[in-house]
Amino acid sequence: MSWDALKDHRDEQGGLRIETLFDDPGRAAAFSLRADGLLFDYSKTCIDATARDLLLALADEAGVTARREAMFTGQKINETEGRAVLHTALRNPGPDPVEVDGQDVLPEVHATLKRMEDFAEGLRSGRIRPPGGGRFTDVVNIGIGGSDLGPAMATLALAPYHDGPRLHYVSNVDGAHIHDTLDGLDPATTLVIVASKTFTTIETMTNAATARDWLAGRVGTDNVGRHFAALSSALDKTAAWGIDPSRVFGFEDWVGGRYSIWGPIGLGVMIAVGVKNFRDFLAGGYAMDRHFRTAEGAANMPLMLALTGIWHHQICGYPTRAVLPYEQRLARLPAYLQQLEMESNGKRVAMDGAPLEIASGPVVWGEPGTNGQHAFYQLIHQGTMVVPCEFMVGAEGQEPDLAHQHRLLVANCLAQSEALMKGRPLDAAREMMAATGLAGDELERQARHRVFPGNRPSTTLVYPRLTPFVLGQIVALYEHRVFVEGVVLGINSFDQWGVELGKALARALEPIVAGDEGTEGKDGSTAALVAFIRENGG
Ligand SMILES: O=P(O)(O)OC[C@H]1O[C@H](O)[C@H](O)[C@@H](O)[C@@H]1O
Repeated sequence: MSWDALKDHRDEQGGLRIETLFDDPGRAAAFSLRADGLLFDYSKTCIDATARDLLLALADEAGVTARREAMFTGQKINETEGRAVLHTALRNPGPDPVEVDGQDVLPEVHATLKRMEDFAEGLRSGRIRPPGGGRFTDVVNIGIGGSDLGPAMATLALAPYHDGPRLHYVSNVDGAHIHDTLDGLDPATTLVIVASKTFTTIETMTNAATARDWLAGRVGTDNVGRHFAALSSALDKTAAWGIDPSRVFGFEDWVGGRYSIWGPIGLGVMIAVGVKNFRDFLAGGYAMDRHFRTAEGAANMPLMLALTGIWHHQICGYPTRAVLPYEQRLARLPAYLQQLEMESNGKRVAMDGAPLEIASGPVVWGEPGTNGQHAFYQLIHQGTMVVPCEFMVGAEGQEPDLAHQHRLLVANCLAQSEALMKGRPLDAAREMMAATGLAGDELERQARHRVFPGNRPSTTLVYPRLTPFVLGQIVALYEHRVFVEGVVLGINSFDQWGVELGKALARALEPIVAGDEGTEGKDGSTAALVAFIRENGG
């Protein structure tokens, strides 16, 4: 019912200009909220008091509160795979138990965390040495999707906290990726982490085999094992691959790949930044969990971030949203959020299998500011498509001696949301052109190119400084946002059947590309592409 009411309300808003909402001097305070040092401002959107009430009613109707408790308490809300969804347990310090099938999962989570810490500290201190002596100077994490994007994103984000071995991430099955990564590394001082929840992902297992050959050729087959560790929930497979169980860090099937950074999959981050900083990251996630679980209605940040997204995509019909961190070290955050949001909420049927009656999740994309400003912002300001923008920026930078650059960064971030909202009307563009001496038709023509329609919505998330704690808050904020959106849409955010078909076809195509099998039964396009590739070197 609220869907219809929301759409009706949007229609009634007609040409409402966001700017006019600020006639109310209380607008900014009333349409923003804080949580543990974060500020989320959604006042530069068309969400007014009625829209917000209706959005909150929609969340109520969808049963977000009950579903949230079901998630936190280990019920099997991943209904197509019969699994609990408990990545929150990975950052839960206890002591209250979290049960799956009547068993408290926290003791095992904490024991694994302790083993990770011993291993990470051993590497960092030099206690765990390469078999040939010296220290491990470089760590290569081989994984893809959830076993890559999270730790790669966080390792970059926390660069100022690095004081451990250098971290490298290899994901693509394109041999160029592992080639270029290993090039220049010394096998004698390199540790390889094979990160794969299933330990069957073809890209990861192929790259892991390449790394094993690379190591064996230099350090000898007998020593290779001491250059490997594994992160997986398939302990039988890590053993079969020959990784010593003492170097395997396991997790349960209730941790989804794209939600797995908080546990063993985060080992690379822990090795880079140390145990205390990794614990701070977990604490940030846990702080957001407590906030999400207890804050009511419009005071709940993940809920309001989700409802803002629903307003823009499902109600206003804007097809994409841009995530624009004004923080160079969050350069991988948009890619991380693409998996988190699009793999979770890119679904065409509801939980019961019936086709969705409303649009599923939007396309998510982005780049750090200010780089994006000099590239795709043109379209955001003057294209025919409205792109809601999610800005984020730290009040403080990490380089005290470059504070003037940080001020410029902040000014740019704020200028963009202001420009998107206010735009430049035709009159102002005409004045500008008249001041250059133009007149008549040419003035008019030139002025029209300089009009910014404005009224383009954006939100801004401000955090104090990008510490490990704050990064944990931000990641958990987005996880819960995706969760709320999924509940409101009535879908399962925790499976990903959509990636299976391409994988199966790739397996079948590999011998065809190799020339071991013919293209009979393939469509004409695929057969012609194979033929061209084979003629040209395949
Ligand atoms: O960790 P793995 O089992 O190797 O999976 C790696 C990734 O591949 C899959 O195809 C899924 O789409 C992702 O959700 C997953 O994170």
